[in-house]
Amino acid sequence: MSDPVEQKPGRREGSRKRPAKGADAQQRPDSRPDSRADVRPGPRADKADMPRRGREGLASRKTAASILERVLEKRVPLDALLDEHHGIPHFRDLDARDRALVRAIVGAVLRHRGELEAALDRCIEHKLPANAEALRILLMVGAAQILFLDVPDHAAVSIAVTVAAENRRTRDARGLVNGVLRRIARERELLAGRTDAARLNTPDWLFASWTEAYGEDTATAIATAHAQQPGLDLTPKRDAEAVAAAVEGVVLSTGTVRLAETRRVSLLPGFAEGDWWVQDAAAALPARLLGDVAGLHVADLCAAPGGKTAELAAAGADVTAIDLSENRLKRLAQNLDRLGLSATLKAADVLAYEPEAPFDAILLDAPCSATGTIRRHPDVAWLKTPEDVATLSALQAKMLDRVAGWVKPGGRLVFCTCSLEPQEGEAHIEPFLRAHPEFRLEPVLPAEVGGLAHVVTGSGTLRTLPCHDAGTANAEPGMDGFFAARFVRQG
Ligand SMILES: C[S@@+](CC[C@H](N)C(=O)[O-])C[C@H]1O[C@@H](n2cnc3c(N)ncnc32)[C@H](O)[C@@H]1O
Repeated sequence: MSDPVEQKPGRREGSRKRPAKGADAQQRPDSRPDSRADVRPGPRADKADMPRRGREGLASRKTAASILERVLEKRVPLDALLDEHHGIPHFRDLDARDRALVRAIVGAVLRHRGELEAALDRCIEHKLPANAEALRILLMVGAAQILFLDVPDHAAVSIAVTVAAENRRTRDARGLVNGVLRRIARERELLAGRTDAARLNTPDWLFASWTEAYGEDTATAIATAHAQQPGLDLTPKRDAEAVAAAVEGVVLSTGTVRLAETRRVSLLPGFAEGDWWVQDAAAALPARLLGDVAGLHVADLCAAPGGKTAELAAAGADVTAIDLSENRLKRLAQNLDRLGLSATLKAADVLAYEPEAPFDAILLDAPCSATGTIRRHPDVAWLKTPEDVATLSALQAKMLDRVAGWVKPGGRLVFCTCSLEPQEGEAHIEPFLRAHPEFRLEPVLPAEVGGLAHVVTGSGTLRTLPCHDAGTANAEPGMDGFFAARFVRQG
């Protein structure tokens, strides 16, 4: 699950690189190949994206390759590696501009992995040996810069060759790196802009799952949305219009403030004052489904890092926030502190916890595969497996079953996950209602979610998709994939 409270700065790497060198040179008179600068400012680049010259350009590419090896081979989540304070030392030691470049390269490789693999398959004449993963990742790092980032081809190629030369696993393949990347640059027209790009960039099992659940056109639209790095969504504590004016964002119909570009969160106006927190527009919806919570004792289960706890507390609820992870609860406490909000925090396992008294309302944001957050976390597509979905689905069912008895008669229970997989959403409803006839499903009304009728299903559950319109014509579309169902305990 993404951290809805703090978002790292980064670069929007989803836009495709210029279609042709000639056209690009015309648009940007300053884009002459320059051996000193290895990233040229593109339409979405800013100064923070331009790394230092020389060996520092080398360090960012080496770090990007090493991070990608850890993600793709050792299955380490990207957030753990890219943290400015706790990430891998090579990353932390870079300056802000180089870190931005690393993020851009890693993001481009993960979002366009299928296209890059296809480009390599086309341009590598002989099959690489099975143990050539380091070489393949190095080639993807180079190819991503050529095809998807505003890096001059000559810089992408020459730095890749130098990186290859400095690694004993790739040293002997310097010539191949040079030849393959040059060919990719020459054949960019054939390699970029493929009509099957979205399909190629999505693991088969995920595409099959979305096709079965939503149909092939919607599955393609979801996969297409994943190619773009989303902007920044803020949940305002009080006055959305004032926050939007201060940060130069747009207020969505749901009340979220959207900025077109990801920015350094702690430098935005209102951060220190606690006027808002970072939370995707879709993630802000489930807590709303509890209705008017002012004065109610609400349990926020699986609460950290606290995006929904903050919403409930800001709405006047007396919140008990429970999470298994003490570390994540510490972050929740820091976040509430900045926001000037409070809640009772308990580090506990929902499957073992015994509340002293039932709650007026419960929000259960259960642990899930997080496939609804691939836009913001492109590594999720490559880290999660169908087995994870099955295991998490079983855990979610257990949690739902356990917490049912904690709701007072007449009270609401909202269950949600940030997964696109029906096993982690829709599939829970029938078994839960069968096992707990004291509950009924209370349909969500479009008016409760900013008038977004398209995110309310026929049975009255909430289902947002990455390709969904966020409800305001003058803001970028899209939102994370979320599922939520609202139950009421009768009598
Ligand atoms: C989807 S995230 C929660 C996001 C949070 N609700 C928010 O809006 O910021 C899931 C959380 O479940 C917690 N968790 C996982 N298993 C748990 C368990 N058995 N009991 C309590 N919390 C658990 C994890 O530590 C994680 O913080």
